Amino acid sequence: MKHAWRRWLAPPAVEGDEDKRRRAAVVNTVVLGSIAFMLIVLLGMLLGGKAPRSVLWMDVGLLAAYVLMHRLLHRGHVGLAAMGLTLIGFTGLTLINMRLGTIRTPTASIYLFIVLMAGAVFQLRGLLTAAAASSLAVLGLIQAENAGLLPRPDYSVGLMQWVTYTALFGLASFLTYQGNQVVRRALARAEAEIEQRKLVEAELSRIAITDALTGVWNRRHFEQTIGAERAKAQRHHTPLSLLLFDVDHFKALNDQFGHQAGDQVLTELARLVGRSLRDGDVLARWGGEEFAVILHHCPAADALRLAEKLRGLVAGHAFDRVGTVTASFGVAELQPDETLDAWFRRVDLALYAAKSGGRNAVRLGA
Ligand SMILES: Nc1nc2c(ncn2[C@@H]2O[C@H](COP(=O)(O)OP(=O)(O)OP(=O)(O)O)[C@@H](O)[C@H]2O)c(=O)[nH]1
Repeated sequence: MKHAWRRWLAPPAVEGDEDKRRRAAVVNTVVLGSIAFMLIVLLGMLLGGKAPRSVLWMDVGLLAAYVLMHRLLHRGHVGLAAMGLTLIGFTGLTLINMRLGTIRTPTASIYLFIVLMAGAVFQLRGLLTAAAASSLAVLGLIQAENAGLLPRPDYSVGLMQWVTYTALFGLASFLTYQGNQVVRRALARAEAEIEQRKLVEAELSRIAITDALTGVWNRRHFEQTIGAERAKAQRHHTPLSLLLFDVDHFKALNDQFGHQAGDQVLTELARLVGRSLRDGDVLARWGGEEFAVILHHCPAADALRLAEKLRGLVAGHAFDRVGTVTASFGVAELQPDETLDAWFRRVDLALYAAKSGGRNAVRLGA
């Protein structure tokens, strides 16, 4: 029973079409509001309203028409129900006003609710049409009253006026609240979507500059970074060193243990070295089994010491499946006014010297 009521009150389920779903929710609010409104007005009349009996029957007719619109809506005819609601509201209200004989009663102000309702369902065109139609209806009623075409009006006031005004205020507030909620929900959805996209973009950017195998920076990121680091160091006269290292006899290791074991060595090596660096240092995979490190605020003597420490660390580590692995290191501190190419060449030559000197060694670029 509780379930049936909840289904009756809830907007109809609309698959897929987001705009139709939103319109169905608004029309549902309006149809429920109109039914509630008619019930309140009828209750007010029964409690001692002064409206003519024919107005009471018109109200009952309107209530039945709104219930019919509710059925139409819940059968999926959203547009038809919306149009029906507006026309019934407008025609019914005009007939009631004609029967009351004047527009000088709170009933005339219900046109305002029709305008709000049409605006919520049909947007700007609905607002303009309903406003123009209501204005013309009021003008017509004034002319008709002045020409004596309407029945003699009854100007006495009572509880009925209070009920009508209160119902009107309540419904107008609810419609405004619902409109705000729709906008707020749409904004929240848009914000969540933007956040999600930002996360995806950040992740894509991270992937684009990360080496997929080892998780350290890739060559692209390294090349983007080193130019700026060099410029900064030369401007502020701070020492900056570059370190290149390369696994010894990696081809033989691959041949003996397989490519996968080789991959694992590279991953383990990157982790081992990464743990020994300072926060600002940039460790990147230069290519194949060769890695590069930018060492901030690091003169040649410190870079040499660090390279020696790393060499010992690698040589002393038992790599999974393959055991001992060694690496050779080349180091050079950036000279004042030195170009990137010249600096790199010195580090490369130092690494070459370490290799040709027997490997598992560190050499400083001259
Ligand atoms: N497993 C694995 N092997 C790679 C990867 N990239 C490059 N290699 C291999 O690394 C080997 C490098 O061989 P070389 O340049 O001859 O160097 P090396 O055998 O280490 O000899 P030295 O550097 O002179 O000590 C090649 O066989 C490449 O196929 C990788 O991502 N994974």
